[in-house]
Amino acid sequence: MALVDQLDIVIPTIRNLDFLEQWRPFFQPYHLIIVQDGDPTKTIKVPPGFDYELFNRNDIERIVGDKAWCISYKDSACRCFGFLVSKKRYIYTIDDDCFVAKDPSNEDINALEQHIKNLLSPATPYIFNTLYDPYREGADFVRGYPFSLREGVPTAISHGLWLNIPDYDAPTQMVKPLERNTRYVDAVLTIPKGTLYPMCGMNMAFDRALIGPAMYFGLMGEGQPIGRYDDMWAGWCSKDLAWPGWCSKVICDHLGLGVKTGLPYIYHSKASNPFTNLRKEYKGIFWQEEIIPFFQQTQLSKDSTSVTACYLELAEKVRAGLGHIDPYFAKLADGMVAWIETWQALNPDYEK
Ligand SMILES: O=c1ccn([C@@H]2O[C@H](COP(=O)(O)OP(=O)(O)O[C@H]3O[C@@H](CO)[C@H](O)[C@H]3O)[C@@H](O)[C@H]2O)c(=O)[nH]1
Ligand SMILES: [Mn+2]
Repeated sequence: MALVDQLDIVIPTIRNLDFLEQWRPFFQPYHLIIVQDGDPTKTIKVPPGFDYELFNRNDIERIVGDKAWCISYKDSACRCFGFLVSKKRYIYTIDDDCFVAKDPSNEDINALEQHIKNLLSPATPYIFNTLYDPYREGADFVRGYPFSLREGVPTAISHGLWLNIPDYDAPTQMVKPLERNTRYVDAVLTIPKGTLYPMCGMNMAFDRALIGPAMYFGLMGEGQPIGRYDDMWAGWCSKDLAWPGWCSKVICDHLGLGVKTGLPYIYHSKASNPFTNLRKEYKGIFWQEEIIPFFQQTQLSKDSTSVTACYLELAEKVRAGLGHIDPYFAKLADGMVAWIETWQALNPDYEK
């Protein structure tokens, strides 16, 4: 169950990595891929005893070469570089201000163990099971659930949640500065086919073999008109390949893969500055009103049968369907293509 030789932990960072001390009992057996963002001459200290590789911007330029521009700088979107260079089947990605949460019996939550359970059990995107994940111990399919669908589909993404500081956008954070999430909901749900969701990269795991190339976190941060929509982009695209959240959901729906959300929780300790965040997010806040309907109506062709083919098709749809909003979207479409070319160059056996 522990998948020690099959899972890498990817951490984007601009801080120090003291948070790893708390995770030591759970993370020490795994290989860590640390993506150091910002100034490459800065020294990032990793607590002793961890097996890790650390990549800074110079390493990204060296490894990705003339397509390194497709990896964002000064935004947590840089984490997708770690997905590119991993050689493992599964990825868990976590932010450096996330700590071990407690369950209602005050026990430490082993987030990784729950993500692995979510990924290794099927998902049910076609019909909603009212007792939530039917594959969890103590649950099953309810009366009326078609027997023909009870085998489910492979789970590609496990999206975990956050106690303490929730993943709010800047305006919500500004009007509710004191809000803390203390509500522990003991549930794992499959997100239904055709439904997009705001994917957060703070505490999520995915099956790289099933959906890896769709986990591009877009062009964000320095030199770009927006930031902090990295994980949303990936999630939207994955629907049949949504923005990692948007892109990957679009692609999961198209390829018959599942996305689960709910357990496990981590404890998110720090809110980033809402005023700085507002400056980074503000175009995304009104663009998303057009982007989401675009992804909702996006249909990929039957000829796109692999994740890379879906993603390249989606890149052209982004160019044609979102280019009128801002020239940024043509550049983003170029970034999506450059990402896939880089993925293929660094992972020559993928999809073979
Ligand atoms: O320029 C940057 C900024 C941050 N990082 C690293 O990315 C993660 C998340 O950063 P942070 O904790 O500051 O931001 P939050 O607002 O709490 O996080 C949410 O925003 C998302 C979108 O950007 C992110 O995925 C969410 O979880 C930390 O590890 C920072 O060190 C960076 O690499 N470069
Ligand atoms: Mn944070």
